[in-house]
Amino acid sequence: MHYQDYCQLVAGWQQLLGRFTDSLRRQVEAIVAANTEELASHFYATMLEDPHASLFLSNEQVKQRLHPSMQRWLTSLFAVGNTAGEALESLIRQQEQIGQVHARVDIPVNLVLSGARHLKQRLYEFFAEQLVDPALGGQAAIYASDNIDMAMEIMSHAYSLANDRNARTEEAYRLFSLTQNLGSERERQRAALLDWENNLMFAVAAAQDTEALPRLGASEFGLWYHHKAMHAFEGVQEVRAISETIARIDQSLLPAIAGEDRQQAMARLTEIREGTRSIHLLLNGLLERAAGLEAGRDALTKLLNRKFLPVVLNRELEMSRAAGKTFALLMVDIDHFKRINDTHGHEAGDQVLQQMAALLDRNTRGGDYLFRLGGEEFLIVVVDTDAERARLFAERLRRQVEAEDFLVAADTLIEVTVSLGLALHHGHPDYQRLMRSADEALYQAKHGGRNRLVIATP
Ligand SMILES: Nc1nc2c(ncn2[C@@H]2O[C@H](COP(=O)(O)OP(=O)(O)OP(=O)(O)O)[C@@H](O)[C@H]2O)c(=O)[nH]1
Repeated sequence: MHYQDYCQLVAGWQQLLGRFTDSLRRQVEAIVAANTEELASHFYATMLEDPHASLFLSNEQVKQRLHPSMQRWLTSLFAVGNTAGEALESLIRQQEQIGQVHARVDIPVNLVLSGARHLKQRLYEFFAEQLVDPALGGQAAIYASDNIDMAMEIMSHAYSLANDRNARTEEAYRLFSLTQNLGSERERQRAALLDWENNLMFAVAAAQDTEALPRLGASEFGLWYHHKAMHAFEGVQEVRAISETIARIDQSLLPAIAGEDRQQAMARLTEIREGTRSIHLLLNGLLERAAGLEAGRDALTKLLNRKFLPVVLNRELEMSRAAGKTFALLMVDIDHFKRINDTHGHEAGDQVLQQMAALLDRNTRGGDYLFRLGGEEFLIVVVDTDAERARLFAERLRRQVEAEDFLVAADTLIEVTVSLGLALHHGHPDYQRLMRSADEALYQAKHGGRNRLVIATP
């Protein structure tokens, strides 16, 4: 969602650029191009003086990456060629992405704005020294300032949207779990659905006309669903399916009943019954997931689920910044899990997942975090470690799994192996980078033949 659509933003930016002559913009472009390196260095040096900002920047990886990306950002922002709609649209997307990264890394907005202010100051100095026509200095400064402000505006909006989204999801879940007892809610809503169905049957039997037939959306269940569940589970797949089924029942199936002969009406009623059955199943799944989410745990393995991953990783990043200790991410993925499901059945697969979770739990220390990322993939946050200790731990884990017999039926034991990807935190403040490294290492372990550990290169 964008606060203005791309067309409006592009038009706004074009209008801004249109206030300045091509000749002025070319001169600014040339000055920026000739000084990107120096601008990036100036930005970095000034920000490092701020103790708060240096928390995010005093890291070799950031330093190495920030310079080239800052230079690219400046170049594209002042490229005279970037005036056409398409080019500006991609410039807008670039600013949005930067805003999202800032939100993820949790850089305070005031630091970003302060960086922009320092950049502007340095640019004004360059204009004073290097403009072919020094009389254009004022115009050049306004242009550079407005242009950077436009980028900041888009960035800040993306930033606040990303932050809002996280807060809203958490808030919605909290609200939901505060007002509902999930176990009893399931029974209550199941009864409410049945109630509506009974009322409908009665109304049809009494040959009431279409208008008098009770609508599912307006029933006790419908009200609960629209006012609470939909809000709490916004964006979840089941919610879309339930909403579609309610709409189909109320808008197509019910109106069709009255006009039809008895046989056709029965067919519609059967469809409605199937609809309510599927709503019931979807709801069960949803509430089960909610029960897990509420506690931040995966229902099957009782390990942590993804919900708290950003919170945990950001906290570990902060602790490692403060204490100078490091941590590692270890991704663990069961090999050929589909084959286990296919050969022994889905329930056996579930049992393997549970046994694997227990094995991982036994082999990790109290401070480590264990997540089930989904399917047959697990993540261990190995705290307070170093490259060698993390490698030894991961290798030992691989061997433990290899040595363990997994029970898939009363009399059936099978062998299971895992592939592992290990990435050691090297101080970069964006946890997604570390996740990607571990994921790539895991991918290599799979493609290198499975049942092996690959360590990501820093
Ligand atoms: N029993 C069970 N199976 C699941 C669960 N979640 C995902 N799966 C299944 O896990 C299987 C994963 O298969 P793939 O992603 O192809 O991976 P794989 O067979 O382990 O192969 P590699 O990872 O390449 O070694 C799929 O068949 C999923 O249906 C679950 O909770 N329980």
